[in-house]
Amino acid sequence: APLPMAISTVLVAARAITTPAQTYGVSQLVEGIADDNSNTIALGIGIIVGGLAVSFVADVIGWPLQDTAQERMAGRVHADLLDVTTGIPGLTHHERPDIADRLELVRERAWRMGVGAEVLLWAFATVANTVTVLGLLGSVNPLLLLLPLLGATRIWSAYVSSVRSHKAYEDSLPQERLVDKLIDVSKDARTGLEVRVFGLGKVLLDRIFALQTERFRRRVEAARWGGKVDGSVRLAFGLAYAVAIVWVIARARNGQQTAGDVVLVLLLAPQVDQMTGGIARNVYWVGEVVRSFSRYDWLREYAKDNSWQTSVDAAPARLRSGIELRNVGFAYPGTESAVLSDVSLTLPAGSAVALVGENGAGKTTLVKLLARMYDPTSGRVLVDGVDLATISPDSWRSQLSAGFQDFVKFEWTAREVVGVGDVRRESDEAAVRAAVSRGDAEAVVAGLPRGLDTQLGKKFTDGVELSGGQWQRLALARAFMRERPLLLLLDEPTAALDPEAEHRLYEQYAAAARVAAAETGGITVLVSHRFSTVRMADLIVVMHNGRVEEVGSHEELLVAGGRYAELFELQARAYR
Ligand SMILES: Nc1ncnc2c1ncn2[C@@H]1O[C@H](COP(=O)(O)OP(=O)(O)OP(=O)(O)O)[C@@H](O)[C@H]1O
Repeated sequence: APLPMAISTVLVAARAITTPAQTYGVSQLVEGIADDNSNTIALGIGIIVGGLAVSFVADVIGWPLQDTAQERMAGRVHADLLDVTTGIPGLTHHERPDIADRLELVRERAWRMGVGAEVLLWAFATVANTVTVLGLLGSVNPLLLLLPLLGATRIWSAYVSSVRSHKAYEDSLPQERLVDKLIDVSKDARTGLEVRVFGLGKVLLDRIFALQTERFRRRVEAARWGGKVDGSVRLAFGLAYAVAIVWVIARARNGQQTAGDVVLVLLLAPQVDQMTGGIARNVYWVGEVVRSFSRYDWLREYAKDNSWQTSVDAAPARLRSGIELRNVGFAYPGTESAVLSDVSLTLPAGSAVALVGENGAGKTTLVKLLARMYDPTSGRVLVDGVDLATISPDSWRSQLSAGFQDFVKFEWTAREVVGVGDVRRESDEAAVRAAVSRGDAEAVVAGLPRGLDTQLGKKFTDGVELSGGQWQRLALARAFMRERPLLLLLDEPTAALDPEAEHRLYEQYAAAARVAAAETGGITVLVSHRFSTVRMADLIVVMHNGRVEEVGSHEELLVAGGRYAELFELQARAYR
């Protein structure tokens, strides 16, 4: 916002010198009356009225301009932050607590960059104000310049107490975040049911209260400390100033100074006090702004280092041989323990592959590696023999589609909820309807008051809330928006559906997928705990403790009589 900033700078400077200038005007007025000099009286009145006019203009034009400039800058900073963070292709920055914490700090403090220009304006105003005040004091008597020198201790005391109070504030930030999260839990409609069933209301309140008390204790302690230090220095400075005033009055009585000088020194007292405090605040805030920018700089560097810049190859348009995992090992960022160990596996082009295994076996982790949310810690993922690490993440993801068990309930219109599965065709009615049909969500849409244009989610006045299964069908339809992905990842996206509905859906889907797979060699990877679905897959991969234990078709694995046969028999018996 260059123009508003330029005008603001001029106005801020004008406003900064107005108060001391008016003080000078008053002293001239008094002197003029004492000497019965109309010119001096006119000068005094002129300066006072001129000062009022400048303040008026600066207030009327200056504040709105400064607000506009500040909002524009803060908006720009926030947009830029979002751009930088969402541009990081991997998920590591969400996983590592040290990085997540720093990111949170950058986000929380983003507004400080937005006010950066304003802080500089303050600093500029303080300098202008200081020069004017010093000039006026010196004009009365150069000895009076010792006062601001003494004021240096006040700058120090104001600085250390603001550092201390900001440190207390910063130290209590983790508690503040926790309090915010606990408040969210206690008021969110989604958690309301369990909070009531388990009688957690009181527990939450007690925790919030305890955290708040601790938070306030730290801040009050810092404020008390600052009050004592800053208060004592201010008192000492006040006493010194009082001595100076007595000295100027005595000199005036001796005819060595004028009455105007006395008025000037008297009226300058609060301004000198303000000036010293202002300098301290400025030093602190300029430091804060610089720190915020350096954190931001760190984030940009981090984003650059983690942008997988060397991955520039285009993803293939079709798969010929398939995807191979070669001795893949993986530990989540910031952790030591291997979640996947020595996984070697070939997913042939055009096949439907099911991943099975107990909770925590590593199925979802494998799915995430295939979508390249992370790179393997060891080993490689090869797409038609090409290392996935060399393929541009955007290009690879444009060839993927996915549905997850913990899918996102986007509270948009039903059309958008499905359509964003392929943003390029979001407004293509036929494409959205086809995806709805593939996701077996036609009945859900038919039941909505305004069909695809119905706003979903209870937060909106006319929003419609859906059941878990209904939301899931729409999420599945979203996964089916891309008609011919090279890799479709379905990680228990039907867990909220009944087994029969899931079975029917996959049967339909498998028939359509075979036709598409013949053209593009696309692979479907399905994670499910239901063997009625799993058995339809061409290849079943049984995972156990982060390793691949068995691989084969349903029939082969039954004959082998291993873990799969055992688990299948258990589930089949339960249904008999
Ligand atoms: N973000 C994460 N950070 C650290 N460890 C994780 C993370 N996500 C999963 N894990 C660990 O990785 C292991 C495998 O988890 P994964 O989600 O891949 O299992 P899964 O086979 O999909 O299980 P389920 O059937 O319960 O969905 C688990 O032991 C889990 O604790």
